[in-house]
Amino acid sequence: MTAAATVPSITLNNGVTMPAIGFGVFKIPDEDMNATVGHAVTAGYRAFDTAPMYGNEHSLGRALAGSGVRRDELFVTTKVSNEDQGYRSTLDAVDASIGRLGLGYVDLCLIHWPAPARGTYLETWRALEQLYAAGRIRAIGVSNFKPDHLHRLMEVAAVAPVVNQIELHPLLTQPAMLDLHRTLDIHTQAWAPLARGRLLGNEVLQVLAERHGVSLAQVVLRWHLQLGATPLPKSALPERIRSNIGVFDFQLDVDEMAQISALNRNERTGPHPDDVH
Ligand SMILES: NC(=O)C1=CN([C@@H]2O[C@H](COP(=O)(O)OP(=O)(O)OC[C@H]3O[C@@H](n4cnc5c(N)ncnc54)[C@H](OP(=O)(O)O)[C@@H]3O)[C@@H](O)[C@H]2O)C=CC1
Ligand SMILES: O=C(O)C(=O)[C@@H](O)[C@H](O)C(=O)CO
Repeated sequence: MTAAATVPSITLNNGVTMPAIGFGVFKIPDEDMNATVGHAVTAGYRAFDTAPMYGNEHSLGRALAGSGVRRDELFVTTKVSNEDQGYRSTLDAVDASIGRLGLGYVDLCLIHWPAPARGTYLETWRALEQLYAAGRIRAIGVSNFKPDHLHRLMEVAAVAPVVNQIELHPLLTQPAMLDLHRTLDIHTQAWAPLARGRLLGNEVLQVLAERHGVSLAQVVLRWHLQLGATPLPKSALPERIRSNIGVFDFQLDVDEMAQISALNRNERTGPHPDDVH
């Protein structure tokens, strides 16, 4: 059996450390969760990304509790759904998430979408700050925030977001967002890092994969790491779960990074943040 990958940690702006790659569980059904988490843990993943919207917080929590990995070695992220935004409703919703996960506390909790038409992300943030101060969440952040949402939040926030989890892959490279995150000391997490399969067969990536003796997906995930972003690949297949984390023993050079970034087409696989209510 292949040895588990050794995954470096990154330090968030509040001093909490987080593995440099995480495992996304969107669309992992409850009945498959134990086996999938088992494969992920064996491969070396310690960070897991879920949300109430995925309907699998309970099965993820149970699978992690039974995984044999100590709680303090795990890093579990969940989110506040759009319909739960608001001060009181966020307190209740996060309480419910912590209960479903059953792991005592959450490592990172994000506002899932800014949902600007609701006008409630600032009061939602105030509730997350309170849960953070109470020690129920080790770090708080946002997801799918555009620059104007981030600036508005930073104007009033007592606690700065540690991450902004955005769609990021070679078809959607978001250089301005990455620059802004660096300026604000907010770490970038990348959802749909593999563009949900749309990159398979890409010739530029295929040439790089062959040159380095790795898979196309590994080239893409390595590109994320070298950009300073934390990718959250999802796979239901043991072989892909294992290989997707094998990205810490090769290096892309400056020209190779540029070739990958040049694939940008500003193409989203998911909705634009302003369109999600
Ligand atoms: N904050 C947010 O708004 C969002 C957050 N997310 C998070 O990001 C995670 C990942 O995003 P997701 O949308 O799943 O997209 P991904 O880019 O991770 O793509 C997943 C798809 O790629 C396939 N795949 C995985 N590994 C490989 C490989 N090595 N070779 C070929 N195909 C592969 C998977 O198929 P198979 O399973 O068959 O291997 C699946 O179809 C989610 O699980 C979730 O945690 C996602 C969307 C929005
Ligand atoms: O997975 C998530 O966290 C999402 O919000 C996405 O599913 C998003 O709603 C989407 O891309 C739907 O196609």
